[in-house]
Parts: sequence; C-alpha cells; structure tokens
Amino acid sequence: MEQIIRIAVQKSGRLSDDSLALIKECGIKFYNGTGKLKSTSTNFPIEFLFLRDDDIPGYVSDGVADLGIVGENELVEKDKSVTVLKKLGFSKCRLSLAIPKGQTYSGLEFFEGKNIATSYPKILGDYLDSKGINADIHEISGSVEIAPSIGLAEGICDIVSSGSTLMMNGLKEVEEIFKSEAVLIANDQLSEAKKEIVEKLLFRMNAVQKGKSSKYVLMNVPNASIDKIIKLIPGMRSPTILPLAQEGWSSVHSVLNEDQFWEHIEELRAAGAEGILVVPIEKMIL
Ligand SMILES: Nc1ncnc2c1ncn2[C@@H]1O[C@H](COP(=O)(O)OP(=O)(O)OP(=O)(O)O)[C@@H](O)[C@H]1O
Ligand SMILES: O=P(O)(O)OC[C@H]1O[C@H](OP(=O)(O)OP(=O)(O)O)[C@H](O)[C@@H]1O
Ligand SMILES: [Mg+2]
Repeated sequence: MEQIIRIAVQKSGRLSDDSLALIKECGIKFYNGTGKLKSTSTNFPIEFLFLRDDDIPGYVSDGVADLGIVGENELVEKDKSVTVLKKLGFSKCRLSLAIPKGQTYSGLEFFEGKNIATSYPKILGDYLDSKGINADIHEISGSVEIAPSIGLAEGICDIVSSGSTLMMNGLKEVEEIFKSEAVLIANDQLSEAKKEIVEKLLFRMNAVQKGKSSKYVLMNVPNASIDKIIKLIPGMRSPTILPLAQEGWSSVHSVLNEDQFWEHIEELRAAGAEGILVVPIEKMIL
C-alpha cells in the first residue's frame, strides 16, 4: 500500500481557516464538508483529522497523527514531546495577566497570595515560579475573562490579541507572559518513508511562505539611473532589464522582500523610477 501521512488540524476555531488555506495554497486538494472529521487528499499522500486543538499535541506525540498544526500556547501547556518543524506566522497572540481596570498595579507582587483564573495552569505556574510569586491558580476551560466580575478570581491569565475581550469585560492587561503563533509539529519518530513525504510538504509550505513575504516589482527607469536602481533592488540573482519603446528608458523588474520595498521607495523615486507596480507572488522557489 502506498505510504501516506496524517495531519491533525483544528476542526473549527481560530486556527482552522488559516491552516486549511495554507494546505490549499500548497496545491493539496481535499474534501472538507461540514461534520466530516476525516478526509484524504485526492492529489497528495495525506489524510486529515479534524480535531479540537487541545488534543492535537497528544495525538501527534502518541503517533496517532504524524503532523499537526497548533498554537505554541497549547503545545507548551500540554507539555508533550514532539518536534516543531516550522513557525507558520498566523494565529499570533499572547498570554497575559489581567486585572480589573479599577485596581492599581505596581508589579507582579500584586498577584502574591491572590487567585488567578486561567486555562493555562502550566505556563502560568512555571512563569510565577520563575518570578518567585505564590498565587492560587484556578483552572477553567473557557470564558476566563468573566472570572473577576463573578468573584471567581482576582486576576486572570488568558489569550490576548486585539485586547477587545479584556476591555469589554472591564479588565486591563498588566503582564505579557508568553508569545504564540501557529506551528507545524511532527511526531518524534517518523519512518524514513513518512519523512520523505513531510519534506515534500515542507518544500511547498516554504515556497508559499517565501512568496507571501516577497513582491514582484516593476518600474520604468531612465537609462542613466539603471546602475543606481540596481543597487537599491538587487533581486533574486539580478534584476531583469528590458528596453521600453520610448528611447532612453527601460523597464526594471525585481523580486523584493516587502519591507525592503518600503525602505527604498523614496530613493527609487528620487533616482527617477516611475510607474512602479508591486505584484503579489503566489509561490517562490529559490
Ligand atoms: N484572538 C486570537 N487571535 C489570534 N490567535 C488566537 C486568538 N485566540 C486564540 N488564538 C490562537 O488560536 C488557538 C485556537 O483558539 P480557539 O479560540 O479556536 O481555541 P478553542 O476554543 O480552544 O478551540 P477548540 O474548540 O479547537 O478547542 C489558540 O490556542 C491560540 O493559539
Ligand atoms: O484580544 P482579543 O482580540 O479580544 O482576543 C482574545 C480572545 O480571543 C479568544 O477567544 P475567541 O474569540 O476565539 O473565543 P473562544 O473563547 O470561544 O475560543 C481568546 O480566548 C480571548 O478570549
Ligand atoms: Mg481548545
């Protein structure tokens, strides 16, 4: 039988859309109908398990799944032995301590002897230990932000992104204790045959990620400025230069990291570049 790998992805939630979008951008086709908890790709040797994110580190560690996509917060909290293959750049958030808005905060000692509600008792416990703070950790599985207003705890430790959930619940963020983003994880003991498939998947993911952070840039340049412009936008090997129909002008094409582009835009214009077009790149293979 042909070897295939199994990947565990979140069924629905903050990780699922971006996880599935990344897999689709890798050219991998699969059926993902509502309620379906397992699906096999029609054009790549991979099977999908759609699960709660809490279960993903354990499934990958036990070898039920070979790969998984999960937040670093959940991975560290579950404390399972797996290999992190790649940071994926989405579902970025932080774990923070927060207290009621009206309270005065003078430092971590605020939490000494207090009761803190969280879904992340391990990460919080390790953090407080490392800072020498003794607090009571009260584990709850969701809606943590409500805890202070119902008298369950004096502070909370939960996921923050925009901060609007804290604000809506009358809380203020006082300490960031952990930064997280989605990661691709793998079982520690993959067979050689599975590793080969994983390498193919990683190759595709890298091409998609590289493409996303780069732009194809085209501009019209007076011939006298070409040397100056080439120094500003060196490109993958070197820029492409094509003559324009109008004498004395060329079209310069290059691939740039988006940050590099914004850094150099004023200098490019000062050097006489005009008609600058910035085009997204779907995939990039170096
Ligand atoms: N507001 C947010 N912004 C960005 N990333 C987030 C946000 N909230 C959570 N995340 C990240 O996405 C992961 C999944 O969050 P989600 O809220 O979907 O979890 P969940 O409710 O535990 O889902 P499940 O039903 O799968 O257990 C989190 O562990 C975290 O890494
Ligand atoms: O700082 P913010 O941008 O407000 O995001 C933070 C909130 O997002 C997550 O919950 P989510 O909305 O995913 O709902 P959930 O609690 O049902 O998982 C998390 O648990 C926080 O409550
Ligand atoms: Mg969960």
